[in-house]
Amino acid sequence: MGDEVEGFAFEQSHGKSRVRVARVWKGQDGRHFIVEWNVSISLLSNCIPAYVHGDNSDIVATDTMKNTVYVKAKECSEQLSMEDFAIGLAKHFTSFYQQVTTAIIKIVEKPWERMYVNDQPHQHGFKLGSEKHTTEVMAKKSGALRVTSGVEGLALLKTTKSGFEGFIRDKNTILPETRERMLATEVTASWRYAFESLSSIPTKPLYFTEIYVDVKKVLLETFFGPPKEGIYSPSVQSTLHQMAKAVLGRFSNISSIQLKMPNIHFLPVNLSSKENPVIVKFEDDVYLPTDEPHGTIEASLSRLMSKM
Ligand SMILES: O=c1[nH]c(=O)c2[nH]c(=O)[nH]c2[nH]1
Repeated sequence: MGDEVEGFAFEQSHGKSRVRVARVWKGQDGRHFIVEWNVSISLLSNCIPAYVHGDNSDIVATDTMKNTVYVKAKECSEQLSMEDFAIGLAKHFTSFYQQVTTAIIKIVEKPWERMYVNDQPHQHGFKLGSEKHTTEVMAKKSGALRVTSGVEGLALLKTTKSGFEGFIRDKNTILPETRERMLATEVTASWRYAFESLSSIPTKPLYFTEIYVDVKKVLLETFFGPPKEGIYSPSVQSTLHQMAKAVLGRFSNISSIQLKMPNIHFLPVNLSSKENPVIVKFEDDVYLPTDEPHGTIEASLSRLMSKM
């Protein structure tokens, strides 16, 4: 929030970052469930006296914010989505403290997945998966709300059905045109829900968790295409756009989506020496995997009518 203080423009917020909490629920059949969350809280309120006069009387201590995460986790007697947990926390801070006008809660989930032993789900065993579910909730005292969810670290690769042709060629261009290459990326996605107030949030338990699983499925199916034949990608840009469009096409309650898809290069290996001009000839088989430098391809797609 912007203010004028002693002739200067002044913006401030305070919060607690990287509060780690794990919550276990035990079903009646003896099956356990666990989530592990890394929670960051940011509160907007008029704390200018603290900055200017050393007067802390309007400050919610960040230590109190941290404790509130554990108190709210304890209060959740039923398993819930991290979006609902973030909404509950944000609602607490904006309604409990007269001073707080806006709360922004971010959560990143550690991807514990149920372990399978002999093809059977283990009652209380979990192993760490790869990509992470993320969320950001912004709530105002008025009840106005913005919920974004996402995924990060979703590493994908296909060994064919990718090419890159027809790009600008000039004196600095050496990249050959191709219709046959590896395509590898690590998707970071975030999508915004159309709900704009606390009262419009669906009450179905694990509603947001189910959508997270389904959005990921749509992203993956669009990236890879059908299992046997796949789908040709003329560029990361084109595939990214197809993925974003598929999500907006499938989920009417998502108003926009942002995708970041670095182009992670696998370089063809050709080895030669003066004596032996062909030690290894690249035939779409031996690659040098790299992580830098990488292409940076990012875009967002929004419904035209959505209020941003
Ligand atoms: O899919 C791609 N998009 C690019 O913008 C680009 N640039 C490049 O060198 N290779 C690729 N590949």
